[in-house]
Amino acid sequence: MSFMWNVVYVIIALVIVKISQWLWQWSNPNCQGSGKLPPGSMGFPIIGETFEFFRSSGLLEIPPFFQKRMLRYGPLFRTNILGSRTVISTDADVIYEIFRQENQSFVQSYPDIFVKVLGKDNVFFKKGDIHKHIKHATMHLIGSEGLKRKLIGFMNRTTREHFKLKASQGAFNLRHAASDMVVSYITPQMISNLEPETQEKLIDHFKAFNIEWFQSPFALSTWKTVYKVLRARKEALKIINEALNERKDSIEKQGDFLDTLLEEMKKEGSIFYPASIVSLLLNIGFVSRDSTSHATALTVNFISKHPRVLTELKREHEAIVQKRDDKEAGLTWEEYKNCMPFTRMVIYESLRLANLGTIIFRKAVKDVEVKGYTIPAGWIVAVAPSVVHYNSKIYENPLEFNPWRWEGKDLQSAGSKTLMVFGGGARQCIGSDLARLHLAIFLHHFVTYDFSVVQECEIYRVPFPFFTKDLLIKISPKSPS
Ligand code: HEM
Repeated sequence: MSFMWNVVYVIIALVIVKISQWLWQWSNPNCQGSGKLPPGSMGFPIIGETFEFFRSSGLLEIPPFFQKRMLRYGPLFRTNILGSRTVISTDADVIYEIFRQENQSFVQSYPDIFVKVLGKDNVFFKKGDIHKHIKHATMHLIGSEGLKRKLIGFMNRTTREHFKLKASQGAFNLRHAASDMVVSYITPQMISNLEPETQEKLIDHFKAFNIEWFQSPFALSTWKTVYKVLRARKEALKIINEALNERKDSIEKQGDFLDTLLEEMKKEGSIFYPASIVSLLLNIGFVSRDSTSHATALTVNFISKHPRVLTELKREHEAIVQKRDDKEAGLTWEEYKNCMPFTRMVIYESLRLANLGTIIFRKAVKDVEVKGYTIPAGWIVAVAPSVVHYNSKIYENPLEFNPWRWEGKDLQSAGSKTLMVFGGGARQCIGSDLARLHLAIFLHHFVTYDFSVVQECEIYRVPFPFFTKDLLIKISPKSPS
């Protein structure tokens, strides 16, 4: 009997040793070779520090998850989030270098939930030449040439009509209004010959997509949102697939983006195939609406609290209209490029403070030396340009909305080492031109109205911005001054 007990004790002791060993290895992952890992903590076994990563914070603050660790470990630290060993960087130079080394030392690598929601055929998840090619083709539609040649007139008319309608309707949700505008001009540009009811349905599915699914995996509400988004995705895929199948063998040309992509697909050695075309159209619809409507609501939110900014915007846009021979004509590309320096400053400042691309994920494909530390191959690298945008060493009074800080700076590009709202390097946002033009056209029409805020918005970060109360406003034709 005592022998049996001895065996049991030995087994228990072995299990305890094994678990302790595993726990020790969890907390102290080793860095193969002679390298040194960045400082940090790996958190609890299995869940790591995921809980804390998703803890909510105010819109205009560096999330405490980052703040606490930056204080303790500096701008480069290790952690474990979403089941992955991760190094986080909040340092502008390091982030910029990581973007620059796309496809060399780092490749894009988002948590599984992104792949599930966006689909594996998404341009987001393609690499190397295929990625380059898809990006190039997309520029036909939303690169500056496509915008100038085709989209600007349509965007302008759609925005003007939406505003006219809103002026007769009382209070409205600004984010939803901006979202309606975006889907109304982008959807027919992608597929122009849908039956009106089918187009309405597709637009509704695009509208159901929302980055709010990227929240704590431990909350039931996250999974409810994921389910809603996946259902919308499935329905939207069905509609786009049907449109593609109808169009594939047709000789009639519609001149839309679907035509452009089908022509690309027919070229010898093309990297396009039906599923990748459908996925691209779906994702342009999904992503353009969500990101741009958030940016618009936040921009108006900032402006509504800064009357001096509003006055200056009004002055700039009135001057543009005054100079036109035809006062009813829409905004031209030349006006957009040359006549709205202040609007551009407002857009840059709003994007900086809105900080929509809170965190961006990559994976090290080999051991990489960074500032005296080693990021081991296979580890996730999460960069937080959002922290750079609120850095007081780079921006004086960083939490203040001050468009004048951009005076005299080059504001034509999509970013720089200190402003990475659209990411950077080979994976810089495909829609940055579209998003900025959208904001400019929106403001051009918006400031021709008087407006009042009916409900201020309430937003927090988890870590992406999340609206708990939407901005409700009322607009009316401007009273004569
Ligand atoms: C204010 C609005 C927007 C913001 C702040 C924004 C932000 C970003 C950021 C930070 C990235 C880089 C992600 C990474 O490096 O992993 C990105 C990539 C991307 N964005 Fe945007 N975006 C906006 C608007 C748009 C629009 C209008 C579209 C329309 C199609 C779009 C489509 C994409 C796509 C497809 C990528 C992936 C590019 C690639 O992997 O090469 N975005 N965006």
